[in-house]
Amino acid sequence: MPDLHPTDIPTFAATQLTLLDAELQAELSETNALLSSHTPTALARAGLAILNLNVSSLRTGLGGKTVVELCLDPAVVTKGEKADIPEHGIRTGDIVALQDQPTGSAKKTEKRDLAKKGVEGVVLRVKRENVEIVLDKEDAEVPGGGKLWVVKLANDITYKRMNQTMGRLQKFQEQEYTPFMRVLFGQASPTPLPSDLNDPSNPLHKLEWNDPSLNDSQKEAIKFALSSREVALIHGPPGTGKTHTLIELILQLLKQNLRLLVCGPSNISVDNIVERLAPHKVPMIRLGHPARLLPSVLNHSLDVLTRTSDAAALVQDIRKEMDDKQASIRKTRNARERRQVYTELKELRNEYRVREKSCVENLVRGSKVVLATLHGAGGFHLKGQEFDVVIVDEASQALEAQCWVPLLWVKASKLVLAGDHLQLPPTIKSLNSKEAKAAKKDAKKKDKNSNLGEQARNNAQPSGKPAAESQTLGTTLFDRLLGLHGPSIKRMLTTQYRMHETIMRFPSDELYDSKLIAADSVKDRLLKDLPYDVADTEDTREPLVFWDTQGGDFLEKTEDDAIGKGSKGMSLGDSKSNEAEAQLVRSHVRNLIDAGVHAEDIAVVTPYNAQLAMLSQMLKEAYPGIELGSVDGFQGREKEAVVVSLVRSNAEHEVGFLGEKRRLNVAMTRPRRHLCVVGDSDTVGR
Ligand SMILES: Nc1ncnc2c1ncn2[C@@H]1O[C@H](COP(=O)(O)OP(=O)(O)OP(=O)(O)O)[C@@H](O)[C@H]1O
Repeated sequence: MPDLHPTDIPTFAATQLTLLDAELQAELSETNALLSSHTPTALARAGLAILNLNVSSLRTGLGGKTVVELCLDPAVVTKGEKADIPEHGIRTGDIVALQDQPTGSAKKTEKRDLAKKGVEGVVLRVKRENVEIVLDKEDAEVPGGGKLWVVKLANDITYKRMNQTMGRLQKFQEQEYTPFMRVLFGQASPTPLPSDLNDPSNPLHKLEWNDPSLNDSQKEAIKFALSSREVALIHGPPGTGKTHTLIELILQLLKQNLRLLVCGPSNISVDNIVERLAPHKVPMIRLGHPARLLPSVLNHSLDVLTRTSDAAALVQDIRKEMDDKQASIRKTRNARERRQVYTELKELRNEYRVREKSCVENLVRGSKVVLATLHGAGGFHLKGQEFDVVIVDEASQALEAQCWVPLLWVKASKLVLAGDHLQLPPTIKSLNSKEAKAAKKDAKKKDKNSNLGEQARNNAQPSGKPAAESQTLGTTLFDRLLGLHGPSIKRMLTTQYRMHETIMRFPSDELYDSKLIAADSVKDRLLKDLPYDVADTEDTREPLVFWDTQGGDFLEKTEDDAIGKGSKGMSLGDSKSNEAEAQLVRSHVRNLIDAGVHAEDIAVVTPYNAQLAMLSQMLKEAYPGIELGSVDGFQGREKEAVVVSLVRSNAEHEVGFLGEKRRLNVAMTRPRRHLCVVGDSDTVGR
């Protein structure tokens, strides 16, 4: 057990508040710079806005909020053609402003102050022919008359909730600290485990497994999580069945009649668990905007249950009445009459809320398992409710402040985190802000004398130092707890079900203490053994290929990576590309395809956007099925064959953010049967 470095909780919370604020400022200034310096047409071209819209209907959604449906203005649709909205990058959950579209000269001259004009809301649903937006303010008047446009704003909702949470943590009085919180801040050690988990006298020894296929490291991790009193980490390297293990853990905890809150940083991480729990007929409820949930989990969603359960009828009646009123507003030209209808709507909305609340409360209280995103767990539905265990999947993808949302707003006494701190942490924007850049520069200078610079650059290394001192936004709760209490609070899953043994070797040796084992079902799978016709060639019988560009004319090039790349066009600053390397990638891909490997089974990943753009141009047309992506975007995914283009090649041995070994780890652990790395060993080797 390492020496504890107790963290002062108010100091910790205050530091988090400062860091979160810097992050929000970075996000706001990036977005505002874009919005104020581009015309609506340019923003639409970059995927950040949709032009020429009309309101097609208004209705009442969950929480009594107004939902506006928008479609293309008939005036801009060519006769006989479909009224599909042109390609755009606005997605469900985005924060947007809905405004009258500036006309003629106003377009250019008007200094747009977007936040103060029109109405704001959250995108509820995006379809080909329409977009739905839930308005923030219930009495907001929807702009009308002429054409409208929708523009994406900076998303500050998640920050607000993290801020509230850290603000609350800061104000906690010493006597309010629970034993559980004290452990999370290193003010106490976790309660020692009862006895050897595998000892026959331990009741867990006789555990009956629902899933007989669990491997030993998975069983060990479950027993460990069941017997830990305050906190348990389940460390799941790539392909080791982290979620598989959590499902069994949830079933075991339910057998003990415990109530569980299960969270993840993203909707998809939560839905994944709902889908896999569903066959076990677990009484569960999924909180969250229905539009953001997978169709397969909707039957467990609170929204659907408030419509279909018996208690829901009363809510339905009033919802109908509100919808009728909404519709009548649009027909009324007389301002006084409109005001009258708004007043009536307000009363109806209050009544609606009361009924909905009691219906929802009954449903939530009656569920043994509640599932929500970390953010969603901070909603009013769960405030003050008691849970025996909070489980967080993909915990190393979540900011620490995010993890505290469920932990502070519900009453919980035990936490299980599942994740892999050796893959990439959540993206941090303030890393690229002016202030952060200055700090990094400074750190680089000092770097010559010590290795502290490495830490500053990566912004997220678990360091084992007292938390507040080394605190950064990128330090996840998973990292910090490991630093505080050491490896005794975690169990690692060691059998991986994804990679050929040879592909696994390097990451296993470099990052996982050589502990990974390839399952028999995968350890010698090659491309030539794919269940369709693949020729036996020197590439398809080889699991690992390295194309070394050292010493050749393969130098990298720096490119401007600014606005203009559709939905992802927000990235500013430089990017790198390497044309000769891209040609090698193309030739390798061609060899695989010529041998019979399906394009759909191949992915090409690279850390640089400029390289991605170049590779798309070279490959997309010839092989439409091939998947191209950034390393960061490919985390959590897998493919039969993966080609990694490292890009960096220079005399100075600069590797930029390739130096982040977690990024390299993610890139190299995506393939099942074949990994090809193209890079300059002289630059990257160091
Ligand atoms: N004990 C097991 N026996 C056989 N297959 C398993 C076992 N555990 C996991 N798997 C398989 O391994 C794969 C990865 O498992 P799962 O999807 O649970 O992992 P994950 O945690 O979601 O992903 P990752 O491990 O990559 O983070 C799945 O195909 C799953 O069926």
